[in-house]
Amino acid sequence: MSYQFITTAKLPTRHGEFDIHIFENDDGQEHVMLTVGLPVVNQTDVVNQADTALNQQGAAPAEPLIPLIRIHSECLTGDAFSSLKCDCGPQLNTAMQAIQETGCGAILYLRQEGRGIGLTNKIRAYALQDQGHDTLDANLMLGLPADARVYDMCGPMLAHVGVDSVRLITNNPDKVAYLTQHGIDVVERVPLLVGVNDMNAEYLATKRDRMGHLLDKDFNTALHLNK
Ligand SMILES: Nc1nc2c(ncn2[C@@H]2O[C@H](COP(=O)(O)OP(=O)(O)OP(=O)(O)O)[C@@H](O)[C@H]2O)c(=O)[nH]1
Ligand SMILES: [Zn+2]
Repeated sequence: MSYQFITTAKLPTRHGEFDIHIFENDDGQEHVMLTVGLPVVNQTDVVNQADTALNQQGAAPAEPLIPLIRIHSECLTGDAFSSLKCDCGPQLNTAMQAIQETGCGAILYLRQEGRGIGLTNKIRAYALQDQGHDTLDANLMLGLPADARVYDMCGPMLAHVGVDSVRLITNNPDKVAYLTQHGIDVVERVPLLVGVNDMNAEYLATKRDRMGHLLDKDFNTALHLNK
């Protein structure tokens, strides 16, 4: 699959102003990247993005700033409708805020709804969860993979802004492994635990216990975003 940059514009948000970039794959599926302090470069350019961002503010960096990156898969119910069944909405908002505060980073918003099974199937899986099945078994009972996502769009999207080393906001080891195996240096994994509630604690426990997510045994401690 190849990915093509299509267009960009400014996007003011309640967290601050981002540049929004649209990419499209061969099937016309759109992916979105929000950036701060990461000017577009030619892919062959070796400009140090962090230096550029700081120099624009008139400060000389003591050492290169590694961009803070969040790879976030689409969750219509959580991101747009404030669903309490997952942690997606709070994770997205916290990551946007943290990236604004560092002044150098990006959200890669991947259109892989429902861990890649699509919205309709995710809602079918929710119906099975209403009957007591967990998030992993519900996918399997539908004859679908537990996680059908791919991350091959991340390399071209990051290359568009000259990023080849990152501080990655995630609890999901698959994301770290994919980037590392594809030439992106994950210098730090930044854990993110926000938005835990009575309705999603079991979902998070399933991700921790059955899907390898790096969540502390006791959700209440330790793994909050360390900016
Ligand atoms: N199939 C299915 N998908 C879900 C369910 N709950 C949330 N999702 C999807 O799970 C995905 C979560 O994406 P992310 O937050 O980027 O990734 P993650 O694997 O949780 O890893 P983190 O980086 O630690 O947040 C989104 O695509 C959601 O739509 C569920 O019960 N079933
Ligand atoms: Zn969600």
